[in-house]
Amino acid sequence: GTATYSGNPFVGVNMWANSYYASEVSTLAIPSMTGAMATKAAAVAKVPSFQWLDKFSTINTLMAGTLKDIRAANKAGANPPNAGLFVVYDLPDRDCAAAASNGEYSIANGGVANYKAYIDAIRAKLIEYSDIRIILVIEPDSLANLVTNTNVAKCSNAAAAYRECTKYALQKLNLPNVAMYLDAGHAGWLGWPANIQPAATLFADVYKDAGSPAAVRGLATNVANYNGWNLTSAPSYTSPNPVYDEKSFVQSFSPLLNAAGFPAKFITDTGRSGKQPTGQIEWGHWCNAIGTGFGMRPTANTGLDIQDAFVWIKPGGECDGTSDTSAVRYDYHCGLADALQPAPEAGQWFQKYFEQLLTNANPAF
Ligand SMILES: O=[N+]([O-])c1ccc(O[C@@H]2O[C@H](CO)[C@@H](O[C@@H]3O[C@H](CO)[C@@H](O[C@@H]4O[C@H](CO)[C@@H](O)[C@H](O)[C@H]4O)[C@H](O)[C@H]3O)[C@H](O)[C@H]2O)cc1
Ligand SMILES: [Mg+2]
Repeated sequence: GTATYSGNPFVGVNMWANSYYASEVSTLAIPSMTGAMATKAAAVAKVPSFQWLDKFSTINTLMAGTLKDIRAANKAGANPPNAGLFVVYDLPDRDCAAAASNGEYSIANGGVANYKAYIDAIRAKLIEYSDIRIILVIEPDSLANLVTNTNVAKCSNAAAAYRECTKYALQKLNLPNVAMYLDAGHAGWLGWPANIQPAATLFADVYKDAGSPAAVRGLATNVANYNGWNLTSAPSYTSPNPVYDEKSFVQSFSPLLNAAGFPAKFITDTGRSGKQPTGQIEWGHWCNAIGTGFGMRPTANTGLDIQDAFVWIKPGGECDGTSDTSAVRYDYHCGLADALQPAPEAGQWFQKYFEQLLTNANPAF
């Protein structure tokens, strides 16, 4: 059927705009908006974005619902057929260098076994819907933290579990209708000269250790971050990194990965990269950054052979983390001067942020 593919998995399909994000916009955003902004908001809901499987329970609700919708649309004659977009995001001791996005599983409390059950449940859905092409981003902020943050106890303690769980995911989700992209941070994280070779080595090791699975297409960059794709000048906060945008990141990264035995292609999150430079004071300020906007719309027409697509992975308007200093998951980055406040918990709807992205959208809505 349409679901099997060779080469770029984004060619020959339409990326699906899921109903969960559309309902956030229609029920949480638009009721408090008027006029042109309300009209523009409705248009945002039609832009395809990835759906985050951030808890086991989302597999039988969000994922199942979206795949049912896609099957119906495809059976009704959608041409090109629609493809599903999901983020696998439930590692035990998740987000080990931060606090805002900590998840439901902990290594100390059987988290590795729980994670394998989570992956098994996703595998079952991918097989049940083998008629649908499905693109997966694997575990944002996981391997990237193993490159730069093994000095953080929670990350060094989680390293073996992250690798075991990632290997399990790459092997179990290796199916003919599936394409996987491992999360690889961004230009301001792994793109630094000190980080990019260790990163290439780690990603290639993980890829080969899993048996170089056919469905592992490459890496996803800039997930939940704000970097431009191909900037004409370096934002001040990127200095002195010569790799100051995502195009230079992937072009620097690619030969290192190829040399290490991982012929990776790339997708890049452009969901919050439309306004450059951003309002960030420091490049590492990742939480609810001010001065950002919706960016380039999702497409497989990237103009670069190693770049499969521009995509919206972090759904714009969903919060990066709470600014409530008394909250269990409070991370100080969400309280900085360049973090929009007050902010709700990670994943919750953040209306003022959604309006910021809409106001600063480039291309404009
Ligand atoms: O002057 N120099 O020559 C020089 C050289 C090297 C320097 O060191 C580099 O500095 C970089 C910052 O510039 C650091 O990058 C930051 O690392 C953080 C994790 O530690 C990331 O945070 C994650 O962000 C995710 C969303 O992206 C969140 O979802 C997640 O919760 C959150 O944890 C930031 O994005 C990322 O920008 C590098 O590690 C560090 O090695 C610095 C200077
Ligand atoms: Mg996060």
